Amino acid sequence: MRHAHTVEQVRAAEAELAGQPLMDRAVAGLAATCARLLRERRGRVYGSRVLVLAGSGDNGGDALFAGAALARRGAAVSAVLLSPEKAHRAALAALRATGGQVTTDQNVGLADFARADLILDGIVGIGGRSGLRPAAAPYATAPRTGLLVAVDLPSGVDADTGEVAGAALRADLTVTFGTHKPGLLIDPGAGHAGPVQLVPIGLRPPAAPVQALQHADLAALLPRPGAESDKYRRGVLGVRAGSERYPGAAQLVVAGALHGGAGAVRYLGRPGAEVVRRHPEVLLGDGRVQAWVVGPGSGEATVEALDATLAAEVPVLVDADGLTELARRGPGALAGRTAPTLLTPHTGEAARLLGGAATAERCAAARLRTARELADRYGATVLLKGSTTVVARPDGTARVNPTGTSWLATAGSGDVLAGLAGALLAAGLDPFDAASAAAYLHGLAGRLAAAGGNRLPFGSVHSTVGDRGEAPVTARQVAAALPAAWRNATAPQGGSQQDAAGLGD
Ligand SMILES: NC(=O)C1=CN([C@@H]2O[C@H](COP(=O)(O)OP(=O)(O)OC[C@H]3O[C@@H](n4cnc5c(N)ncnc54)[C@H](O)[C@@H]3O)[C@@H](O)[C@H]2O)[C@@H](O)CC1
Ligand SMILES: Nc1ncnc2c1ncn2[C@@H]1O[C@H](COP(=O)(O)OP(=O)(O)O)[C@@H](O)[C@H]1O
Ligand SMILES: [K+]
Repeated sequence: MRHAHTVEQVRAAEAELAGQPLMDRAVAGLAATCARLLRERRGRVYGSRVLVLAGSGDNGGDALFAGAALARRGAAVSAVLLSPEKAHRAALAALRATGGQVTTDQNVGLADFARADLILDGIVGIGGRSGLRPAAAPYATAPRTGLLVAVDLPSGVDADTGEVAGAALRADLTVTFGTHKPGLLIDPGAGHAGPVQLVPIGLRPPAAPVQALQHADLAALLPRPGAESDKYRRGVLGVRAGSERYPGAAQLVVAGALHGGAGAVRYLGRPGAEVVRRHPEVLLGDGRVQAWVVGPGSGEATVEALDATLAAEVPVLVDADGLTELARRGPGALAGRTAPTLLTPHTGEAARLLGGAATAERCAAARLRTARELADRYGATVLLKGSTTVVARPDGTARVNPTGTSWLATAGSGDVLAGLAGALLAAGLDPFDAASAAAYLHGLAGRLAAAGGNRLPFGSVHSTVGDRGEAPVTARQVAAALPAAWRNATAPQGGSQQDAAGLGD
């Protein structure tokens, strides 16, 4: 499990320990990574051009000390100070002692920025407040040819949420200290961070409010049939999805559920005959179920379907049309529920559920806040879909999904996710585990389907379109890739597969 802690928690954990040794460890890890990058890029550290962007706090101090370490290895290091009167004194002295050049002229800084082999972003770290200040903003868009390494986190990204107010630096790699920060794992911040390397510095923070599953966590969560299992014990999922207008949604939910390990799927909806023609495993008509999925493509049947499922004393996943109807009814509609509810909105549906001034864009810009607010208001677990899928519980604890790919932004892939998460609910996983495991498996399936026979592309936690060797996928292909994703995550060699997927630490 990756653990991400808030600034407040990091500060409290830091206060228990002596300051300078922490900084020394952080700097040593940072300088070692920079040296490795320079060797990979230029063959050697000696003679490489390094630029340090130094703000006024310890984040600038880390960057300046690391610059000094690289200068001692022969790099030509210069630093530009963004708050000259407040720069970290000891670190500045250390850099000067190595012969490093220091400037306060932003024009010189921008010229160095353009030609440096490596840039260290030490403008602000966890002390950053409300976006970049004007002096720093040009570095967010200035042209460069070298690599940019963010120190602790990219300046301009909110450490606790991943929100970006205005401009933020965009890193090729982030070296973070002591623990992950939520903002490194959640878009838009995650997109600015690139791959994240964690340097342990001995912090002992409390339980993390934000986590990200890794392969081993998924393998531990996924249900496996035991010797005594039968289809009922494995879990029967009831599906009220699809309509005459949207028969495809029913097929895709069912496909997700069958590949998601449901013991059986019971379908209640108009296009039953068509569903059985494509999926002969499906049972039709009323009967016992251990969980429900309601809403995908349910069209004109939505009101009745929602009434029937919300009254059930088993977990219910509400998606798509079901969410639009729920938004109309408001949080009170879930007040009488005796079993858990899982809501799976995309940002447009989230905005509808929140009402007021909420828009899809605002929800996308503030994913963690949106998921938490919805979970709190509706008293339900919420899986907010999109570029970073966030799962939040009413108590505010959250999991963010590291496996997604934007190839999943294709019609019907959310239906597959609903079926998959529903199957895991029916198997007895609590909604938080079911939702986060489903998002992980679904994202992995999307990546495997996009990669075809190719190895998963090595790269950032968030695979981006444009990775070599990928092709567009359809929702059906995502469903068909679920067994491969399941095997990939649970195979004994899962660790190396995980590395191949760029999902390691
Ligand atoms: N907390 C810890 O456990 C450790 C922290 N370390 C480093 O220390 C950093 C935190 O240092 P600080 O607390 O000094 O804080 P920062 O260096 O992150 O930023 C605080 C300074 O930046 C200024 N500032 C705030 N918002 C700004 C903005 N939007 N634009 C420009 N300037 C802004 C503030 O006026 C203040 O002077 C971490 O990110 C990390 O790099 C490491 O050395 C290792 C240990
Ligand atoms: N930019 C993106 N990056 C990663 N995943 C995405 C992106 N956009 C959408 N997705 C994923 O694709 C799926 C789309 O679901 P949804 O919006 O419900 O579509 P549909 O209703 O057509 O099935 C979700 O799992 C979502 O997280
Ligand atoms: K930084």
